[in-house]
Amino acid sequence: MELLRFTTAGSVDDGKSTLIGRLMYDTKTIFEDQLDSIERTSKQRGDGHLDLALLTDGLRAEREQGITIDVAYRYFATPRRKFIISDTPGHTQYTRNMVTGASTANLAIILVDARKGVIEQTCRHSFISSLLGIKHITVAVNKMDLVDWSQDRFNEIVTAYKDFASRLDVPEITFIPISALHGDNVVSKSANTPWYQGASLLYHLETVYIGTDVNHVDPRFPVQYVIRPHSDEWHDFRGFAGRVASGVFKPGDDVTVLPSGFNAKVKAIHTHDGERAEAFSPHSVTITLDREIDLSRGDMLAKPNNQPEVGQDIDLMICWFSEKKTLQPRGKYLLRHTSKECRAVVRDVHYKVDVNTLHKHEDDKTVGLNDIARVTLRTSAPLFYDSYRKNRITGSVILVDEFSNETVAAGMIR
Ligand SMILES: Nc1nc2c(ncn2[C@@H]2O[C@H](COP(=O)(O)OP(=O)(O)OP(=O)(O)O)[C@@H](O)[C@H]2O)c(=O)[nH]1
Repeated sequence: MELLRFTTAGSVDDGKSTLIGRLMYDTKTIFEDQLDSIERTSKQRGDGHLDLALLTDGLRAEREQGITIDVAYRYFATPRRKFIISDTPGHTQYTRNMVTGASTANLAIILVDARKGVIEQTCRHSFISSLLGIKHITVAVNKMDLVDWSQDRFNEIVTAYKDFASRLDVPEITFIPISALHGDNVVSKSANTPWYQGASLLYHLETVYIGTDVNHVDPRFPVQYVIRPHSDEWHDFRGFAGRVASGVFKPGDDVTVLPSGFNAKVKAIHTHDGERAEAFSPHSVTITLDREIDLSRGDMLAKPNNQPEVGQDIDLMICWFSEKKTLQPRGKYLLRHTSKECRAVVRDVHYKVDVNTLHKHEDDKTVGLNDIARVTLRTSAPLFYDSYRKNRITGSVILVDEFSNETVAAGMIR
């Protein structure tokens, strides 16, 4: 069954927890005992309704206790698709969490309170979604019950959002008027919005086309491990294990080995349950070649007529993750890129982006926790990379502090 990963974003009290709770409740993902406990708590508090936000209060509880919050993942399924929601807190101080949650998502639900309309947070969350290569944004205009289901109000918000989003790089944006509290247009279409012709939110999540989100065009296979069994039966075997980053590999395909540039043909593709006729992302396989070529961890298989960029001067957008240290101009870091690790030195900080207004700041170049900046790095060895736009795997890097081993930044190659 196809899997859709999505992330949810909204500012405080926009109704994110209620919406996630509603999706899980209406798709019967919650267990009886959870339901009993929510009913009890809602009744004790004298709420006239079931408070579905109680279901997803994990993050809030952690926050109140001052525990480090990362990303909470929740799972549910319908007969059409499986879903993984990455739920991250919405404040600016959690930008890095949102970056983490968004980095693997197909879709982002951006919640807008119908009374408040498009606000600073809406823009920030949308910008991060776009930066992280999310191809589908669903703007859920929530609390429509509090604006009398006004079509005019909905249209105003759509116009304001489109105006702002023209500066982003998101191919598909959908707008849905909902009430998370009452369930309107969440799972089924609502009688309160006869003017709305589109699908319910769940139907949209079940059917949005994500077949082309994965790169099946550019074959890239970063080698993680060279397998050379020391047994008599297998003494001729020399396989290259790894995970297909993108594209398709088949026995008989011509491949180019990077960095050496030698060509060979794929002999076979092995997996733990036998040989297979093709491998594509995210398959983990062992590839054998038809001739002896020296290869090691960090090398890459591509195609003779379709090769990644090779270079040591890398231009990227980074999000800074470290609370303890700021980015050091001329600083040295460990860089991890696919299965490769090398050193990198910061050559240049071009500008910092104000995530709320999208303005570029060229004067203030101190890059600290949650900041997003454009930088150039010089690596100690050539990287085989694509732009993040083209390839989320071969286009992303992580920077690690050499001494503390802390992950200090995530980067998207331009
Ligand atoms: N009238 C109305 N109230 C809603 C709707 N959705 C959520 N609410 C209410 O809005 C308040 C905030 O909802 P939450 O789901 O807790 O909001 P949140 O965005 O998760 O809030 P944080 O976790 O603090 O970021 C609660 O009192 C909800 O009952 C809606 O569609 N209509």
